[in-house]
Amino acid sequence: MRLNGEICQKEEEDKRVSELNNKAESLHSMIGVEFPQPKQKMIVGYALTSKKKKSFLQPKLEVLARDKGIIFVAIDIDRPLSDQGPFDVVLHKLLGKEWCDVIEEYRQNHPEVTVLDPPHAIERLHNRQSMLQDVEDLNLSEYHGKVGVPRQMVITRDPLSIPEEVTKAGLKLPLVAKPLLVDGSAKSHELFLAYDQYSLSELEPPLVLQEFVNHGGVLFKIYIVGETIKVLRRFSLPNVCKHELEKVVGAYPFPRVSSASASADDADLDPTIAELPPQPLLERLARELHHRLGLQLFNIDMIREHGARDVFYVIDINYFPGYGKMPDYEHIFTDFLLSLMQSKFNKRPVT
Ligand SMILES: Nc1ncnc2c1ncn2[C@@H]1O[C@H](COP(=O)(O)OP(=O)(O)OP(=O)(O)O)[C@@H](O)[C@H]1O
Ligand SMILES: O=P(O)(O)O[C@H]1[C@H](OP(=O)(O)O)[C@@H](OP(=O)(O)O)[C@@H](O)[C@@H](O)[C@@H]1OP(=O)(O)O
Ligand SMILES: [Mg+2]
Ligand SMILES: [Mg+2]
Repeated sequence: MRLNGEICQKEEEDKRVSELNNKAESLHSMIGVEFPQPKQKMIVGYALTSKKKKSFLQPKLEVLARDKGIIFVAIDIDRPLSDQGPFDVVLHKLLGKEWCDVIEEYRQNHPEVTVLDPPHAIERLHNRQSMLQDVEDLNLSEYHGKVGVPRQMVITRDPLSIPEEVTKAGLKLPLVAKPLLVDGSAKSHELFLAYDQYSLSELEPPLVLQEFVNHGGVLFKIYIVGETIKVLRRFSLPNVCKHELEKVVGAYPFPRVSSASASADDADLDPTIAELPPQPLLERLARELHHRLGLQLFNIDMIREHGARDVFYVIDINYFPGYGKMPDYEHIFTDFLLSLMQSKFNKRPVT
């Protein structure tokens, strides 16, 4: 209901805008005076979980967007997408093959609509091995730092073989065990810290086993919105010292400490740990991944190796992350949406 109401409203408003534009043009030609042009409306359809809608579509975003002529409209996933709209932009974060097919078909049939982002590009982030492959290929040594991926291996079956596989691969303990597939479920975020390789046999493949890198308990979340980047500090897991490693056995689940909205930006931290990564490095990393992944909306979790000023590791990349936790996200996001319209306008065929 709401959807239809808003679409009718858009058609009426567009008609009114066009009439006003015509009047302004004829007045202009009669008396030579320039009138400010009424703003065109931009319609952004969104298909998000209710959790995401709540955290992303905050009133401060909707209000600012409306002031800038941007209207958010909920997509009804039970109705054909082509019957809805017309949309200028579609934002989506839903799971499942069915939705992927719907959105892919819509993209093919509606090249005039900007779909954020293409499902095949998002898909790479749903697997903890493929998500980091582009980082492995980067060489950013010219940009004041080194960015790598912790050594890791994938275990797809037979948990009993893990101790031997780990030894064979020469992975150093402790290891972080992460579910291979990231499907948005709580289970896909259930991680374990394993102090010895034998305890890993109790875990359920498919898994990624990743070397734990001491980083002083601070993590950098690099949020990307198109060409814009913003980096925030978050609390993370503390270092594991040699003594602890010798003493402790077992694999222990740990909470989603770095996903909590509590920022480490105001905490009294050791500056050698908390210093933000160099801006040229962040910019280059974000730009490269933006292009290589073919995504506009994602964030990168990066840590600095403890005791090394310029050695960094990317440990996670997330699609359409919690932008609501980013200060000023409403300005960044609305400017981004307007820039999409602008570039579409610039690319239109000249008549
Ligand atoms: N290799 C590692 N070395 C050190 N700490 C790590 C490593 N991998 C993960 N961590 C810690 O565990 C946290 C969760 O790991 P990760 O970000 O991979 O999981 P996630 O479930 O994808 O998290 P998110 O909520 O960001 O999607 C990290 O934010 C960091 O605190
Ligand atoms: O919980 P928030 O909304 O803030 O956002 C989190 C988001 O959950 P949501 O998409 O369901 O909202 C997660 O997505 P899934 O991997 O589970 O799909 C993942 O992207 C986290 O990294 C985000 O936290 P952030 O990295 O920004 O701290
Ligand atoms: Mg993470
Ligand atoms: Mg993640």
